[in-house]
Amino acid sequence: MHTVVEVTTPVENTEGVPASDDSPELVGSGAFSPRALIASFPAAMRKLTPRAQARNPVMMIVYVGSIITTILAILKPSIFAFVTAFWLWFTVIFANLAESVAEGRGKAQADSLRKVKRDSVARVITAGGRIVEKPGTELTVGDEIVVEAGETIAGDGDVIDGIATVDESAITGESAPVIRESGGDRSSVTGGTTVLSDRIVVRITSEPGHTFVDRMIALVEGTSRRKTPNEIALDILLASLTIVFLFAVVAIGPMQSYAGSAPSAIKLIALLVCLIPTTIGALLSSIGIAGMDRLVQHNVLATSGRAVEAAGDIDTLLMDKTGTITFGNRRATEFVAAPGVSTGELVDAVCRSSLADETPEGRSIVDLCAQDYGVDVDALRNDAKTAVIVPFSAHTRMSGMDLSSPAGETRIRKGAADAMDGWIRENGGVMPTEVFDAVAAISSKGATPLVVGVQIAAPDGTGGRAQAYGVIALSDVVKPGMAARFEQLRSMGIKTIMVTGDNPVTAAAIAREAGVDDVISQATPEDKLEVIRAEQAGGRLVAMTGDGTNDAPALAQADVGLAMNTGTAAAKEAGNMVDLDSDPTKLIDVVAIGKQLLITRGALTTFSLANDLAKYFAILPALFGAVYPSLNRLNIMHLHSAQSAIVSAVVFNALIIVALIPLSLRGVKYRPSSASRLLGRNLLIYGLGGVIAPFIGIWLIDLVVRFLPGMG
Ligand SMILES: Nc1ncnc2c1ncn2[C@@H]1O[C@H](COP(=O)(O)OP(=O)(O)OP(=O)(O)O)[C@@H](O)[C@H]1O
Ligand SMILES: [K+]
Ligand SMILES: [Mg+2]
Repeated sequence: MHTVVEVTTPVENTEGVPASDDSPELVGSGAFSPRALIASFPAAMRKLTPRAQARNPVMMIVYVGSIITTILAILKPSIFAFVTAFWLWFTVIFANLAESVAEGRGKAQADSLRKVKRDSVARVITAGGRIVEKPGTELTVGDEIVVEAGETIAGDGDVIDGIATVDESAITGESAPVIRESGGDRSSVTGGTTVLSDRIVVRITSEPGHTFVDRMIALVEGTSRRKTPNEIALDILLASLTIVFLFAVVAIGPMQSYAGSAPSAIKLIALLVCLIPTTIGALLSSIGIAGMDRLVQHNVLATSGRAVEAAGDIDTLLMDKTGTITFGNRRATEFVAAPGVSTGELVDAVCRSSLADETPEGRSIVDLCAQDYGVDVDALRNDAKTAVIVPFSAHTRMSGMDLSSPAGETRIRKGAADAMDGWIRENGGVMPTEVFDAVAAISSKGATPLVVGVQIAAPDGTGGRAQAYGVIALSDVVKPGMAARFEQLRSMGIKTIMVTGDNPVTAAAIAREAGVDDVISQATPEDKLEVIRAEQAGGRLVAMTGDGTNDAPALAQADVGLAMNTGTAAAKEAGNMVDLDSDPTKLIDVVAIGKQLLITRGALTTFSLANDLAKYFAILPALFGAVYPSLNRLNIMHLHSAQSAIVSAVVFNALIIVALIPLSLRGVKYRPSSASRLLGRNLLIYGLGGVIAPFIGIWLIDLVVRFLPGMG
């Protein structure tokens, strides 16, 4: 048993380096500016249609109230009637404004993405092998296009031939070029990116109009936004409260006329608008849009708002190893021969086992054979012309080929040690302990061992005994900064599990270096899926990050499926988020943004309800003091008159929406802390604040409003 040699060092790779907080260019205007309010005004006015308003039950009531009040004001004009109608309309417009401002923040970004989509011409390979030109907008799924250095890739797809460096800055904002190659988990390319070197053949995976960039544009513009289940639940709650208040206010009319004073429809409408939860009703959708937008600013594209909310409550994070925790740039670095096998025999078998292996690992093995052992690859290829190729599969975790010769069939395989152990046993052989030792030695360094086995036909034509020839070491590098970031996840109460197809020793070595909590090794795609199902069955919310086609089922099953942008098209399709920086620990930011979204919504709901209740007590004495004198004792603000109290309350109710737009967009500050502590703190700030604010606000507004004519 001896080490043949150690060669190539792992190639430097710029992908997957954890992004710093001050993220790339693709960031929209993050901060809120008062100018945005004015700029969004026309869009807010366009939302004044019954159809647009019907999406929001609470604001629909205000909309109808505004119309009725306006008609009443025209029929029986008074300053009070007109001022009230005017401010009711402002309430509706301010609510629209909140949504428009949130939507407007993606506009600039959508415009820059549209530039990425500029016309391009693709060179399509026809069935006959000729090359014809076709506009990029007419590419369909399955088209195979050739792209060479300097050209823009005309559509999304998987590289099926070649390797190239690609400038993805148009999409990711990251200027360092990335490597895209056929066969492995780094095969997907995005339309609009540019090939910098070499030539690749790309098989198109998306229909025109449904490309990655199209989806990004729809996302940042909010056109594809649908209400999340949580939002719908809150909508129903708010609508129910609205109905309760509606009945309460309608009942006031007869009560008041019983007490001998005629009810005024305008006053009742104004009272109703003040009581129903207009603040949260107005801000609900902008909170959701802002959450998605914040993710985009972190270079994460979420296709579902539901996933963003789920991220706020994640308990478990599953990650695959290669390409997620490590750079995924696995290269052959070492061959170790089994006892009794010469270097020449080993290298020959190793090279043959990988001739038809189109994975990056397979190609790196052939490269090492050619460069360091002078193997004549072309001659071997010629030899293998009639061979039956056994492609790598994540299920068997083996690859190889069957060569036939007059003497019989020779089968060559390489793969994970346990899989190869099984194959050798099945075929009458035994794996020597020295090979197991070599596997253990390679694994303990965190490298991936592949055992090579050969079965040469016996003279009698039967299969012959399979024999282990040796071990290949595939080296990979853990992305920097993982351990500290996983520690942070731990402090957020999230358990990290690495699930890998690799062997337990390699898995444990990488897990130790990366600092994950738990490891599951030798996992098939189904196993990954099962782990997630089991966690979910235990009532936990699960996030999965991965990059491979074999991760796709798990990415689809997870509550949050964060695909690496470096990964395959299948992985990116299956997940509900894509991280353009291919950094699995980005989940920390995703969780924080999800939590912030939930907290902001909770805080503003608390504020809104407290506010409405306080408004009720603030204006009640002024309204009914004349009818029920005992109420006057509650009249602590000494509002000028019933009219001025009503107008002041309506004005306050409208202005508070505008005042809270920045908070709804920026979000309530989130610091890692226990859920109950957060809840307590927010109840105090937003509950108490919601009670006090109307008293001060209405009192101040009344000081001005009382000077209007007709305020009694
Ligand atoms: N080209 C190949 N030929 C033969 N065996 C391979 C090849 N590539 C990988 N293997 C073996 O199959 C195992 C599973 O590989 P796969 O890429 O499916 O892992 P995975 O589940 O994606 O895990 P991870 O990405 O976390 O390493 C590898 O650990 C390796 O032992
Ligand atoms: K209200
Ligand atoms: Mg993988």
